[in-house]
Amino acid sequence: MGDGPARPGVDGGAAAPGAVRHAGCAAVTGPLPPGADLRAPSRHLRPAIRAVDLVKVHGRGDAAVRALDGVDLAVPAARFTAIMGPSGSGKSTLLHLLAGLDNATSGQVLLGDTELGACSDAQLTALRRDRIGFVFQAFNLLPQLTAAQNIELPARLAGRRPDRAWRDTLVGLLGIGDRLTHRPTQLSGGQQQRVAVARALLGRPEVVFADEPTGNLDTASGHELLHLLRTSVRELGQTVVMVTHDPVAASFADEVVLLRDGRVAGSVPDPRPDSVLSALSALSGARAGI
Ligand SMILES: Nc1ncnc2c1ncn2[C@@H]1O[C@H](COP(=O)(O)OP(=O)(O)OP(=O)(O)O)[C@@H](O)[C@H]1O
Repeated sequence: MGDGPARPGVDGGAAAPGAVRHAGCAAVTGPLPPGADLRAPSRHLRPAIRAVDLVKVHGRGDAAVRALDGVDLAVPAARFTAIMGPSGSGKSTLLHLLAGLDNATSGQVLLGDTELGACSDAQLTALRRDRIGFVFQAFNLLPQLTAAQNIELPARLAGRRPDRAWRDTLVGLLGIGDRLTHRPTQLSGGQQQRVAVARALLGRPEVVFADEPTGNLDTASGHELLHLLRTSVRELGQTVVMVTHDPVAASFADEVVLLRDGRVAGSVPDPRPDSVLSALSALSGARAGI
C-alpha cells in the first residue's frame, strides 16, 4: 500500500478471512474530544471501516435470500464513497451491516479496530451513538423539538454536553443559523435535511452513513446537500459513505463502489455522471449476459 489514503475495495479489501487483527469490541472509545482534528494523520493510517468476506442471508429455508455474498471492502478515511448497483444488489443490506444496524451471517465489519460482530447489543447502541452519524432519506427529526434541540439530541442522550463552538461552526457551514429555534414543520425539506446533517456531524463520528439522502429533496436542495456532504469531507476530514441510485449524486463522491448480486463488482474513481452511467450499464449488461 502507498502513502495515500486506502481505496475502497482495493487496499486492504482483499484480506483473507481471519487475517484481520482487531481488538474485538473493547476498542469502543467514544467520540473524539472537543477540538480534535478530524484530519489528524493518525485517522488516515487505516481505512475508516472495512468489510471482510461479509455474508448476509435474509430469511430461512426456501425463503432465504443471500443478499451479501462475500463482500470485501475498505472505505478510506476522509473520503466520500458512494455505493451503487442494480436494485436488489445488496446496497441497503451492506449499509446496515457497516453501520451496525444489522448482524452479519458471517464475515467481519471493522470500524477502526472494533469488530462489530464482537459487540453486545448495548455496545452496538453506544457505538452507533458515539462513533457513527446517520443521514436518512426521511429526515428523522423529532417534530416537537426545535432544530437546535434536534441537532444536540444524540449528545444529550449520551449524557454529554454538546460542543457549542463546533455546533456553531457546523450551523454556519450549513447555513441554518437563523433557523435554530424553528421546529421541523416550519422548515423546508432542504433545511430539515441540513439539520439532520448537522446532527450527524456534531459528534465528530468516524463515519457518516447516508442512505439516499436526497431522495425527498428537489433537485436544487439535493445538490446543495451533496455539496455540503462533500464540503464536510474536504474541509472537516469527515468520512462519508452514501448509498444512491442517482449517477449525478454519485458524481459528488470521490469514488463509487459497484455492487452486483451481493458482491463488489468494481469501482469508479473520480466519478462523473456519464462514467457512472456507463459503469452501471456495463454491470447490467454483464448481469444479463450481454
Ligand atoms: N428483511 C429481508 N428479508 C428478506 N429478504 C430481504 C430482506 N431485506 C432485503 N432482502 C433481499 O435481499 C436482497 C438485497 O436487498 P437490498 O435491499 O440490500 O438491495 P438494494 O440494492 O438496496 O435494493 P434497492 O436498490 O432496490 O433498494 C434483495 O433480494 C432483497 O429482496
